[in-house]
Amino acid sequence: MRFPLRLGTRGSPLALTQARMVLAALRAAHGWAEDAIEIVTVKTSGDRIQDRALAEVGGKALWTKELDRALVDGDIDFAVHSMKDVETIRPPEITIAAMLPRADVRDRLIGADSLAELPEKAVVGTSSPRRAAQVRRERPDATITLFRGNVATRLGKLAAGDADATLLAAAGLERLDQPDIGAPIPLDEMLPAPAQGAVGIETLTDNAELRAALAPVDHAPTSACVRVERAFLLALHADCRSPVAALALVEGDGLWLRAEILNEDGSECVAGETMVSGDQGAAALAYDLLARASPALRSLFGA
Ligand SMILES: NCc1[nH]cc(CCC(=O)O)c1CC(=O)O
Repeated sequence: MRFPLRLGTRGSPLALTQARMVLAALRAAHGWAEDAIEIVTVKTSGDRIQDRALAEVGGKALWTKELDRALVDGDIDFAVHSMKDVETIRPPEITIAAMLPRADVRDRLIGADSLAELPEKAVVGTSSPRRAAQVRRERPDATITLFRGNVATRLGKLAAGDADATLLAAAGLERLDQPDIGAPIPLDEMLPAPAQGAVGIETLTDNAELRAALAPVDHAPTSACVRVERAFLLALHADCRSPVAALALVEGDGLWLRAEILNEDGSECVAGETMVSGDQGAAALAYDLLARASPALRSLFGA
């Protein structure tokens, strides 16, 4: 192996924190010295575009394509991602080789103690079609305003009065040392995005040595759960415009997968849950939800 190993990441405070977590996990697993790994910050188009919804401007590839290129070009050895932001279909030359143990998967509501306690006709800032639909399912009187940018930017917009409330992943707030901001929303009220709370590490598929170096930091239950959540998304042909939630939990020898699809204003929601042992079970749940959806909701998924 050629040291120092280069760990590629986006430059946002959350991304850098996650990269440092991966660096620490790798060093601990291998007993490597402090200078065995260096963090390389890669600027992504997603970081530059702040004023439009992710869904409008090109989706999750905005956060992966520059890191993908750096991997393929040999400028970095590993890439660290929030798994939630990683496209469902990855290029064959890149492999998700490990995931750290998943954090709190819930969303947190900032600005009110619960969705029920939001003021009448509240304005809620989010750019997530899932969060928007789930908020409006509980609170049809609420209106949604577009909130983008990193965690600090969104909290700044809330403080400036651009909205009554906003939603952020508990995992991100925890990692940014702000675990007490807002209140967690129960899973029954707001099922998270597929892969929320998981940090993944990618490397080149054909580099067996680097893949093997990542194996000891892989948290198998997290990888198994995120894998079936991603299989569910794949079967739906969902992208970041699709209001979709999915969460798998280890249960005995299998995985318990809960998922839902919603229309944009949350007035229709089709939910289901089932034990799955792998990708086929996740796909079967996706087809079951689509079969029970109205034609209008099905058409959101091109079905
Ligand atoms: N889309 C941005 C993004 N990607 C991952 C996280 C949080 C960390 C995680 O889910 O692992 C966030 C911020 C948020 O949704 O609040």
